[in-house]
Amino acid sequence: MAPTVLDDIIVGVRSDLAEREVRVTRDELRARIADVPPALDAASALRDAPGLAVIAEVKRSSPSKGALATIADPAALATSYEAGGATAVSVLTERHRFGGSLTDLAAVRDAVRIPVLRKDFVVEAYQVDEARAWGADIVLLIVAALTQERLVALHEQATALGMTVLVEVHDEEETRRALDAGARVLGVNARDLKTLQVHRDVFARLRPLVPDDVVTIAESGVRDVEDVRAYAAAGARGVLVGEALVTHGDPAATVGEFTRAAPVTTGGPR
Ligand SMILES: O=P(O)(O)OC[C@@H](O)[C@@H](O)c1c[nH]c2ccccc12
Repeated sequence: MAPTVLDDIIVGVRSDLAEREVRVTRDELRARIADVPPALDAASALRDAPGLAVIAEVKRSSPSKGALATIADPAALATSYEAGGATAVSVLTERHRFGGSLTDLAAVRDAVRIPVLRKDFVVEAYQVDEARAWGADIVLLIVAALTQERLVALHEQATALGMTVLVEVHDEEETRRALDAGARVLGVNARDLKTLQVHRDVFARLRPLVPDDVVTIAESGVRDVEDVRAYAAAGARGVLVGEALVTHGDPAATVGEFTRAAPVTTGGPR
């Protein structure tokens, strides 16, 4: 089979990872983990958020759109997100396609008091330790990038480190796998990482498969408050938004508007 976009991304991720593994040993990461403050309880923060939970993302570029925003100061952007009422901040740490880094993660962690998500293509245990060592409270695990055995192992590892895991799915089969792995926070990504196409109706299709005690997050493709309302109406506890926030002049106000977006049941998805 021809490699998908996801496959290509993971090639780059693995080569960067190999370099970091040489520079910082697993033992050094563990020593660092012992020194950082414990992870914040992000699952509860998402569940108990007043209004709709918004995970606001620091995202410079993307494989689908290329450059989105320069973001010279990720800490300042994250501070605006927090001021606007974001429940958590997501920081892309992938370098080749998203222009992110662990330095961005550390800067954001230092700047805000709300939970911080390390958003990357986690395929090895090293990256989970690394997320915690750099102060992440939440780590993303993409079901499509992992075997079931690996998903279960990484989920357990992250949970044992006190982190919340955002388990990302795109379809019914992945949703079943996520729940089998014990997902407590489940993200439905409207963007298929194999083709980069956005299908905003996937969340509504998968939501009925998820028990109500699991926190559901609608990820990607949010353009405006109407999209947020549609996701809320379909039963999302929260939304994960990148592009619409980094390209908007007033990220704090936009986050605030999204948190207050009441679900509408009329009009249907666009
Ligand atoms: O910029 P958007 O369309 O608002 O999307 C944000 C976020 O959902 C997206 O960046 C994302 C969701 N899952 C991912 C996995 C890897 C990289 C990126 C992502």
